Amino acid sequence: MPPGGLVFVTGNAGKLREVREILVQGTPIEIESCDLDLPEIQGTTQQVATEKCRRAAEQVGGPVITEDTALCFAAMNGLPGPYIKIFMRELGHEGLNRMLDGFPTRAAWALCTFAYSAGPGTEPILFEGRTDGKIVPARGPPNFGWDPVFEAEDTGLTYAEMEAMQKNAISHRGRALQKLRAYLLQEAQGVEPAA
Ligand SMILES: O=c1nc[nH]c2c1ncn2[C@H]1C[C@H](O)[C@@H](COP(=O)(O)OP(=O)(O)OP(=O)(O)O)O1
Ligand SMILES: [Mg+2]
Repeated sequence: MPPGGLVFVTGNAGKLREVREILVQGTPIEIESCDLDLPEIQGTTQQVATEKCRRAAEQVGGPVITEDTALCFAAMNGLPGPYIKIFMRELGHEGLNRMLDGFPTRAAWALCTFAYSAGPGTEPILFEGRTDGKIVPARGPPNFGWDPVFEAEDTGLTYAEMEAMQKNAISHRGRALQKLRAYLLQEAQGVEPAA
């Protein structure tokens, strides 16, 4: 791990909590968090993630991770995708459901993209995780974003109805973090990482 520690740049408390639960617990990995208002471009999830991480590394002046979450509707060719934040804010849980009325499928997938940059000028490396499911009327406590309206495949439960450990074990973020964690642990041991 580079000296000075790794900074997770996010303004989202829910993401930070899950990153601490999954990435940090039981490992020598240490992270600090920092809330910077980073511009998010339009494009593929990979372009959005890469650009955000690049700007974060420049602003922080050291190693950073950033994370982007997309919620993709099969009926809409993957949209809202990386633009889910504004849809969630403007339409809420009910509106996200209504968006799919009249479409043949309510299938959706949650996609998480972590980006790691070793510092300014270093090309970010991406770690992706995906969980399939469907959009349903809200069930469970409304503590984190669209958790109540996303029912994960084969569970019969929305993310909001799950215990933290259950969500982390199957979530888009949990899956992406397993990859990031393996990479950072290898790097900490000085082994040439397989990206
Ligand atoms: O596991 C999740 N369960 C439910 N909702 C979630 C989850 N993860 C992100 N979300 C929400 C937050 C935001 O409305 C949008 C992603 O937007 P996104 O730009 O990636 O997040 P953000 O702006 O809140 O934080 P950041 O400062 O890290 O960019 O989906
Ligand atoms: Mg954001």
